[in-house]
Amino acid sequence: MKVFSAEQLYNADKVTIEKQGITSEALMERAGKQIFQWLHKHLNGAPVPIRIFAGIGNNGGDGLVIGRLLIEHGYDVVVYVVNCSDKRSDNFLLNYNKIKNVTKNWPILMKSEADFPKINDDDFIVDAIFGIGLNRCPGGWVKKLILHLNQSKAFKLAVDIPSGLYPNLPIEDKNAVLKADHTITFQTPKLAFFLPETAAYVSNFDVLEIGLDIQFLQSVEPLAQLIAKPQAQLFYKQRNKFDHKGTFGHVLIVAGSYGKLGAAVLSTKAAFKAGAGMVTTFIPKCGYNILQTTVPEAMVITDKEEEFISDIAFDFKPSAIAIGMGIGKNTATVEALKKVFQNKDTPFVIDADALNIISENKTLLKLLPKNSVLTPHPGELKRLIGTWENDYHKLEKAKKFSEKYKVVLIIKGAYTVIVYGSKLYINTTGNPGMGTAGSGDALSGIIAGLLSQGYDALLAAVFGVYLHGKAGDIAGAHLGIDAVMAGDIINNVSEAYLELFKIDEPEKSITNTTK
Ligand SMILES: NC(=O)C1=CN([C@@H]2O[C@H](COP(=O)(O)OP(=O)(O)OC[C@H]3O[C@@H](n4cnc5c(N)ncnc54)[C@H](O)[C@@H]3O)[C@@H](O)[C@H]2O)[C@@H](O)CC1
Ligand SMILES: Nc1ncnc2c1ncn2[C@@H]1O[C@H](COP(=O)(O)OP(=O)(O)O)[C@@H](O)[C@H]1O
Ligand SMILES: [K+]
Repeated sequence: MKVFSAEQLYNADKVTIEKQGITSEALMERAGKQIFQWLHKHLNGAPVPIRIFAGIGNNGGDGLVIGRLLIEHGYDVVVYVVNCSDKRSDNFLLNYNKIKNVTKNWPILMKSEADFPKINDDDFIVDAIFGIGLNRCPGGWVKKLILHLNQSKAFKLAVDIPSGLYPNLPIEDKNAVLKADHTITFQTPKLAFFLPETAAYVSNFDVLEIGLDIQFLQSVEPLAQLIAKPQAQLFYKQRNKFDHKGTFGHVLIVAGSYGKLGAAVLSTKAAFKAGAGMVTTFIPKCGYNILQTTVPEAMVITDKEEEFISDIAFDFKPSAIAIGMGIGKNTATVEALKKVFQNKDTPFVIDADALNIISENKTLLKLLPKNSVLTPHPGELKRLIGTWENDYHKLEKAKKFSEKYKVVLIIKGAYTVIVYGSKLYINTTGNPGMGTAGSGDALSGIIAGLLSQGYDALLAAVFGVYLHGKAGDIAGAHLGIDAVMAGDIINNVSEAYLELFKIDEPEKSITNTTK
């Protein structure tokens, strides 16, 4: 699934109307009907008081369609028109007239704070005030209305997007955005749904296909590509009968320092679980017994130093190198890093302290082998690319960084974003149980394991992040997300692979949940 901008969706709207020979009113009816069906399926005729807040544009028009259909099916509905302007859209007006045919209780026109209704905790709110046409920050009594709704405990369902949230621009005033309990969005999710500063307003979301022209949508460059099971299935490289460990490559993991050998153990295991043929782990001397005991499958090379890495010497040609997990920032380690980057044609995963060393010694940036995969969490990213004003600014800076140094940048988080030049890929697997020590080390190992098998840098990054998140989801489902440890994520990489080709239960709902 792809993520489009508001402008692209408006264009898709136009093309669809032309190509399908339908009116924009019919498209709105289609959209409103889908939401009605969703609601009807979930409410199942329950006598819950439904309050629909409809703006004066097409999002409000959707609200009116939903209201009409609910009334026709016997639901207890009150529709409020948030009358913030006289410039009502044509389709709003058409549906405003239509709803009057199905009820004597005409929509209540709201013009000021004095018109705010009391909201009870067991009310069901449908937010259709503003959609993707928001063109300025809500102010005055409309902002107060959003606050009023936010203060209530009633369940809030947003139509297309929570009112006050821009689909692909930063929030201007946090108090002027509706905090939805659920969002039902049309055709494709919006970029704001995935970014840390805005995702909380959306909560969970479902995507309803409203039949916008697929050919048109395929012809435009999306803002981002979502990565879920259908994409991951295409990434997978089948093994051949006569393949052998040499085919799957030999990973070099450079990790660990005194007190942080666990990082080396975890990333080594993860590289194997992802499918590396062989793994050699380079560690300071103090870790020798630890590594040989905990991961007997791995070969081990030790540094001449006891407690940190000072000179990364090895006598084979690795098919991938993952470096940085728990290595610390000793000055000797900085020199070792400079030297190892001379292996220009080896694919690299660069993580943790290796990233911090680069941030503190920016001259190392020029030494970065092309197509390296960098895996910063937000703190490491800030040190690497500098601070940002908002999430969109962060993405622009990340794109520039990726373009300038020709690297794949993985911005880890609830929705991990993979940045490759101007392209963004958003992962949809993973859960808060993965916020646990060593989870990042597991990811680096997995990506190195994929690189060593010949996946290119972008594919290894995107597929690795997907598998890591999926393994975390499977671990969370078995153990409860609170109890997940990094080792559990690694142990479930096998299940994540198996799940790739399991046939899902037939889709019972009309919804298309991406997460
Ligand atoms: N292709 C699509 O995506 C479809 C979109 N539809 C609906 O249409 C919506 C977009 O409709 P519109 O373009 O009419 O826009 P909206 O309904 O989102 O709202 C825009 C209206 O509110 C005004 N406005 C914007 N910001 C304001 C503010 N801060 N304070 C006061 N007034 C403000 C605008 O001037 C305009 O009149 C979508 O979100 C969706 O709900 C559906 O009906 C069908 C198909
Ligand atoms: N709430 C969350 N939802 C999904 N994934 C998460 C969440 N929190 C953390 N993760 C994932 O867990 C990993 C944490 O990595 P990192 O912060 O480097 O951990 P560590 O340094 O302890 O190994 C990342 O891949 C991140 O995307
Ligand atoms: K809305």
